[in-house]
Amino acid sequence: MQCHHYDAGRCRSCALMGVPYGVQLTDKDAAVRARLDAAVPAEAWLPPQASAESGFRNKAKLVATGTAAAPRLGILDPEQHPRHHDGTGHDLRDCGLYEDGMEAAFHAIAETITAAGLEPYDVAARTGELKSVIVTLSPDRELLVRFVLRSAARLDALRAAVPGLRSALAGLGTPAAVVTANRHPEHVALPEGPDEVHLAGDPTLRMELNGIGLRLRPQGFFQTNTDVTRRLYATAAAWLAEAAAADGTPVHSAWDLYCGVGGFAFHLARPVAEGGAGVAEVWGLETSEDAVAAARDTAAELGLAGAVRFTAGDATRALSPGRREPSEALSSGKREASDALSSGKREASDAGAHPDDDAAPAAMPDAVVVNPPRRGIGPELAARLQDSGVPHVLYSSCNAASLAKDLAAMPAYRARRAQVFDMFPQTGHAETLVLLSRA
Ligand SMILES: C[S@@+](CC[C@H](N)C(=O)[O-])C[C@H]1O[C@@H](n2cnc3c(N)ncnc32)[C@H](O)[C@@H]1O
Repeated sequence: MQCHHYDAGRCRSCALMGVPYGVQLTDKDAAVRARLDAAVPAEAWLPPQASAESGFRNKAKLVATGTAAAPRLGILDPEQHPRHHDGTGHDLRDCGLYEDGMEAAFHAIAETITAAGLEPYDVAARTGELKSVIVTLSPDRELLVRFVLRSAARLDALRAAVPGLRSALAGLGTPAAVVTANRHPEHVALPEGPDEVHLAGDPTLRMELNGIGLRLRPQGFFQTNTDVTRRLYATAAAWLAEAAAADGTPVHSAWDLYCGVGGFAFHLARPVAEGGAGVAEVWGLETSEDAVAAARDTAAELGLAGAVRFTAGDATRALSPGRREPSEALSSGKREASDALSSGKREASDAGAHPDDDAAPAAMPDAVVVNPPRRGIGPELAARLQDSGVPHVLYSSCNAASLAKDLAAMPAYRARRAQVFDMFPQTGHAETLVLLSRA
């Protein structure tokens, strides 16, 4: 892939731009294997899962610069520290990483910015209203469009411009399923603020993967490479089923820690939902209440509320030490609160909430999925898994360095399968999935 922004030095986000994709993939795979050399035997590795090298990103975070009349949507000038920023930035609407159709949508959004008189925020002067726009395209080609605003000053003007935006986007074949404004009054480097104002459409964007309609709320996390994510979730479910069959010990219950909107959880539970053999009881734990609420919506929609439950809380505190009860305890309805829930409780009042959603399972599960942020699961959760007696762990990691550290802290497990999923072409980053079973 070639990029004129990269060649001109305007954007350096893609460190591997210009390196042939086959070489990128081979190098990345070798680098991850080398990093995990001590924990993953050579025979456990499968060949890496490739991505399209361009047009793979479903999500754009575009910083607004310029003026309301002529907005630029892209990045701040990389030469300038944001605190000394003079309002200049580069327009990256034509970035080749975005999925087909997103660029046309960005142009329609720019016209809405002009129509609503949204002056881009100037970091140095602390003037202006629009900080960025965040756009996600679903596999059904519907959009979630978020305007990140400094204050509510231009909210009514934006609201008035939204019907025009929606009809323009519908005309382009990428209708806006959800339009919101995020209020971000703080002068800090975080990309968005805590308050989301719904402007039009549904509360969630439907992200259908492998026939499962996951629901994404504006502040929930979703993997940025839809096609590779589809394969990641399907592979995780397949490996666990294969391990259960090979060992002759069915996996009845699983926990999905750092579950987001429940991608792994629903893929594990789906065979049972379809009347086959599989994981009958799944519990997801996640700090984002938006993500948990969206996951509950999906569970209700799939008729799985009760069998697939979600709780808002801190995954590093899941797994009380030293307890291993039979998984039948889950299906017999025996549950008790554990310290997994000591933070981030939410009212079970959402449409999709099940009465037991806030209760942690009493029994240890037969398998745990962990998919943490770059920092990894850390020593506390690694130690708890090490001592837990849980037969299988599926670890999906976007950082081989923290993965290596975490695996070193869990010597009770041996890696049976491992594979690199290239979620992030043109960069040195990769997702790695490892299936671990008790040695
Ligand atoms: C890499 S994402 C994975 C999400 C999900 N598994 C998926 O496939 O989309 C990591 C998730 O962990 C959540 N998270 C971060 N720290 C957490 C913690 N201490 N406990 C629970 N969830 C956490 C984030 O909100 C985010 O949704």
